[in-house]
Amino acid sequence: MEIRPTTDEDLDVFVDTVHAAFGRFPETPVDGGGLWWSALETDRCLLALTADGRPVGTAATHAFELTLPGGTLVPAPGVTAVGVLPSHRRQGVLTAMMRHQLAESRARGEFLSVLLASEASIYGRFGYGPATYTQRLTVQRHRAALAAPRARRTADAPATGPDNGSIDVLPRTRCDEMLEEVYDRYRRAQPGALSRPHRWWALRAGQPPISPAPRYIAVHRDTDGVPDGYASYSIDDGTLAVDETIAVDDAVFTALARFVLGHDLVSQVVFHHVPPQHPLRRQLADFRAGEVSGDMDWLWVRLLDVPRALTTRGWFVDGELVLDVEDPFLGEHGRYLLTVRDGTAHCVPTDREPDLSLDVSDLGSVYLGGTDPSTLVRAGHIRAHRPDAAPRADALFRADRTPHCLHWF
Ligand SMILES: CC(=O)SCCNC(=O)CCNC(=O)[C@H](O)C(C)(C)COP(=O)(O)OP(=O)(O)OC[C@H]1O[C@@H](n2cnc3c(N)ncnc32)[C@H](O)[C@@H]1OP(=O)(O)O
Repeated sequence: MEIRPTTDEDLDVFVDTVHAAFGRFPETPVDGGGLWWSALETDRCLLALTADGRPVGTAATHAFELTLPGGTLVPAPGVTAVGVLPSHRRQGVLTAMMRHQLAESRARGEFLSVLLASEASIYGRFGYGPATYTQRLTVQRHRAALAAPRARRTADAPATGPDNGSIDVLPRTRCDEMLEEVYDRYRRAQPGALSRPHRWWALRAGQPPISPAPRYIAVHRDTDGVPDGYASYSIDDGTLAVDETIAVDDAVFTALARFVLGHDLVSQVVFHHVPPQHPLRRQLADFRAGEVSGDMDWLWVRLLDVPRALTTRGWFVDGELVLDVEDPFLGEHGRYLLTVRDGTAHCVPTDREPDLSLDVSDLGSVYLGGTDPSTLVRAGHIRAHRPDAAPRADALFRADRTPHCLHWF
C-alpha cells in the first residue's frame, strides 16, 4: 500500500475515488448546490494506492483555524473526504491513511486535528472524541411569543446589549462579502467555531449560505449601520427553515430570532444548528413551544500534543488535576500535572497519583468544554480515582461559553 499526496494531474482520480467510496457521482451537487470538493487543496489530499498502483482510498484536510475557549485561534486540520472503495474495506486502508495524516499534522507543528464523522463508530479508535454538539429547535409560530427578559426589568440590572439595530432582507446573491465578514467576526469569539477560508466563499463550496442555493438573508446592523449578524433562510410549504443564525452577541441573535418568528404566512420556524443550552428556548414565553430534535455530535477533536493543547486553551477557574492519558492508536502514554492559576495553565509530566485516567479520545471530548468529564466518568469511560476528581474536572474544563461549530466540511 502506498499513500501519497495527490497532484494537480490526478485530482480527478481523487475526486472519482472518494465519490465511488460514498456511492455518489462527482457531478451531483450536495444538498444546497455546492460542489463540496471544489474547496479541497490538492497538496492536502492523500491517495492510497495498491501495490499495482490502483487508487482505493482518499483522505484530505482543510487548513482551518479553530477557536479555543478564551478566544485563542489555533491551526486545525479539518479531516474530510475520507473514503475507501467498497471492494477494499476492512483491510486497514483507513488505518494507514489516519496514521499518515496524524504524522503529517505533527510534522506541520499542529497539536490537534478535527473532523465531522459520517458514522460515530469510526473515529474513536483513532483518538477522536465528539467535542461539540448541535440541535434543531422547531417553534410553532402561534406559540412563538418571546417573554420580556426578567433581569432587564430590575432597575439596577445592566441592560446587556439592548437591541437598537435594524434588519433588512436581501437575496443571498447580494451579500457575499457581508456574510464572510460577519461569520469571521462571530467565529473568532465562539469557542469550537472554525474559520471559513475565503476560497470557500469564492468557490461557493459547501452548504447554504455559502453554496449557490437560493436563500434570503436577514441582515442585522448595529446603530452605526455595521452588519453584526444574519439569518440565512428559505420558506417551503409553511415552514421557515433557518440554515444558520450568526450573531456577534445574544441581543443580535434575539433580534434575528424575533424577526423570523414574526414572519407572515409561516406556520413553524426550524432553527438548524442551535448549540445545546442556547437561551432562545428560555426566551419563549411558552417553554414547551420550542421542540428540540436532531441532537447530535458535530465537531470531533483529536489531541496530538497534550501539554501544548492544555496550556493553549483558556481557563476560567483555578485548580489542579493529574491526568493519566493513554493514546493506544499512537502507542503513547503520559501522566501530566495540570495547574491553573489566574487563567494561566501549566502542564508538566508527573509521577503523582492520577485524579483521572482517560483515553486521548475522551480528553478530545472534554477539551473544548462541551462535554463534562463527569458524564464520561458516569459512562464508565474515564476512571476517577477520588470522589472529588470528576466535579473538580467539570469546573476546570468548562468554557467561557458552550463550544459550538456549524461549519460543514
Ligand atoms: C471525516 C470524513 O470524511 S467521514 C467519512 C467516512 N467515509 C465514509 O463513511 C464512506 C464509506 N465508508 C468507507 O469508505 C470505509 O468504510 C471507511 C473509510 C469508513 C473505513 O475504511 P476501511 O479501510 O474499511 O477501515 P479499516 O480497515 O482501516 O478499519 C479499521 C477499523 O475500523 C473499523 N471500522 C471501519 N469502518 C467502520 C465503520 N463504518 N463502522 C464501524 N467500524 C468501522 C474496522 O472494522 C476496523 O476495526 P478493527 O481494527 O477492530 O478490525
